[in-house]
Amino acid sequence: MKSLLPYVSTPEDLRALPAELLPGLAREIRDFLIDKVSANGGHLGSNLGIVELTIALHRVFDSPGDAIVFDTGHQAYVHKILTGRRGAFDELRRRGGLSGYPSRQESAHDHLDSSHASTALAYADGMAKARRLVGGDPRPVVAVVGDGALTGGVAWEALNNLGAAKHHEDNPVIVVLNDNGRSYAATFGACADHLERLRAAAADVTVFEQLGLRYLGPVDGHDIPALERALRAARELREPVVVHCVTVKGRGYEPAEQDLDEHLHAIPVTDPATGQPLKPAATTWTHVFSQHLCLLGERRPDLVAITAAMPGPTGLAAFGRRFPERMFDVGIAEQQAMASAAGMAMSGLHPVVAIYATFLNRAFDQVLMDIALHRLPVTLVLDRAGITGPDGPSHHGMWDLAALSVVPGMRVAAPRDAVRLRELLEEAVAHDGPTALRFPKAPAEAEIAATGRAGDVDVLSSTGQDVLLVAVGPMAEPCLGAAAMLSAAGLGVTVVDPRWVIPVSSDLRELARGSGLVVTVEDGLAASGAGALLRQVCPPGLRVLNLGLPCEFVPQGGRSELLAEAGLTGPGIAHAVREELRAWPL
Ligand SMILES: Cc1ncc(C[n+]2csc(CCOP(=O)(O)OP(=O)(O)O)c2C)c(N)n1
Ligand SMILES: CC(=O)[C@@H](O)[C@H](O)COP(=O)(O)O
Ligand SMILES: [Mg+2]
Repeated sequence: MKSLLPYVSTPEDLRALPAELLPGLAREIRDFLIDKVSANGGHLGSNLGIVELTIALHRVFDSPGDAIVFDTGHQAYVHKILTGRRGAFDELRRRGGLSGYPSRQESAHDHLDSSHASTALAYADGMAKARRLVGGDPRPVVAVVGDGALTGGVAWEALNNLGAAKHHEDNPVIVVLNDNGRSYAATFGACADHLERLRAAAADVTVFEQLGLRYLGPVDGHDIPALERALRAARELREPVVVHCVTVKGRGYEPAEQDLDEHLHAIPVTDPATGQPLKPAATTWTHVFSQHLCLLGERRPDLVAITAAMPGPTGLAAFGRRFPERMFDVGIAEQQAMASAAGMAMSGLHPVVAIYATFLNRAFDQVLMDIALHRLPVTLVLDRAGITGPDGPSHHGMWDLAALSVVPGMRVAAPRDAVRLRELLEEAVAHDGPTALRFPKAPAEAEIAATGRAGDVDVLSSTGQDVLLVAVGPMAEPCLGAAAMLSAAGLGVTVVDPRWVIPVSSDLRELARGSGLVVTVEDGLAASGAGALLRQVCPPGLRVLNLGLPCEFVPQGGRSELLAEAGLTGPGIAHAVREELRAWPL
């Protein structure tokens, strides 16, 4: 049988295909996905589950004029294949290569770049309102949202707007609900329970209809003719409608269908024949955290854990297996996670909320006004902090230090190695107030022992007081490398690790006072992170150089290559110090 995929590079090519060839095309797309995502790493389970639905979407709607907006965007690989980017998948998620999410820079068919879940319905609401205001025949706006993303608060804020009677007339928003019953794990919450009942038997009135939207479904999300019929009916309605499509995450690839934990949601470079990673998993910071939290859980019955639909990736799954009654999945709902943690802390518990650092952005107000305002004992564990890598600009966890630096009473720790992670986690959960720990997506560093202590600051090396290198967390290793280079050039350099980086300790201030040049190095914003705080509290006249990430959206790439581009390596730090001293000698 001749291959079809080479002849389908645009939605027009797809629409020209006879319907009887579509199942064969779907098979080829699945084979392509397994091949390319196994070779590069990326999101496999979600994309295998949305093959037929994406084919039907591009046959019924005329993208890009009819806007198809993907929520979260991790499930848009099929959309990219059908919109002319099949040839770019060999560079998937690499520096300068194909984004793992929709990208407006890549294609007019892509409408939003952010990978933060639950916002697509709001975008669709806004786009439809604008199209009506601009006048003419507003083209349909289709929001493709997963059952997991539908547990996010902003999705319900959007439904509240879409269903409002005021916006009913001629409102071409079509919500395509891709319901596979899973986020990473099975999707949690009342909405998920409602969808499960709808999947089992169409209810008389759905929650969507009670909110004023129309409802079509449930539709078999792998039956292309049935999907096309439902999507055409939705398009003709010209009023807000939910098309409830039932799919299987990982469909058509046994290792994904058999992975009952996560259906191979996100995979590293993998053997396509087995679905197993090609390289054995290294001991990561997440592993160290996960194990130590279980140990602490034995000692502290007041410790509880909260996840926003990511028990596996954040390391809380082990705690949940050990203490099932003390682990709470709240759905993709970081704001709920923080405010609920506040309620728990007010009631005698010490919650540990584990999320990716980038998703803290969404819950900043709850951290500030619900946890910190009440000075509550809640510990935030911010995984994937700093440069994450292939997930690109909306996934780098690079705003947390800047954000938390303005939260009164918040204490933030940045462990440099696994030993410090265990120590600092213990100190955090022992603290009667808000704390946070942050660590990167990386193998846990080999132990970096201190050579001495200055109060609560670890001294890692010292050849003199000309330059004080203040290393934030895993920047300790490159700072030690820079110190060796600078010392070899005759400079006296001391490297310290403050362990608790916010607020700035008096011991660190004392160390700074005695130095010719203070250099802070962080895997966070140079201008407004921990280093900026130190600059603020140091006596005027003291020279402070803050090294870190630029206040820019850092592209995708390998963590090491992006850190090198930011100068956050031994040679890079040494070069920056030499340049500073060349311009302004001590
Ligand atoms: C605000 C936010 N929190 C967490 C995540 C991490 N995340 C990415 S995909 C995903 C699960 C999405 O489930 P669903 O929407 O059902 O899509 P599926 O993968 O099942 O197709 C999560 C939790 C995110 N992208 N954004
Ligand atoms: C889409 C999303 O937000 C997650 O799936 C994320 O991509 C996972 O990142 P890790 O692969 O670092 O766990
Ligand atoms: Mg899902």
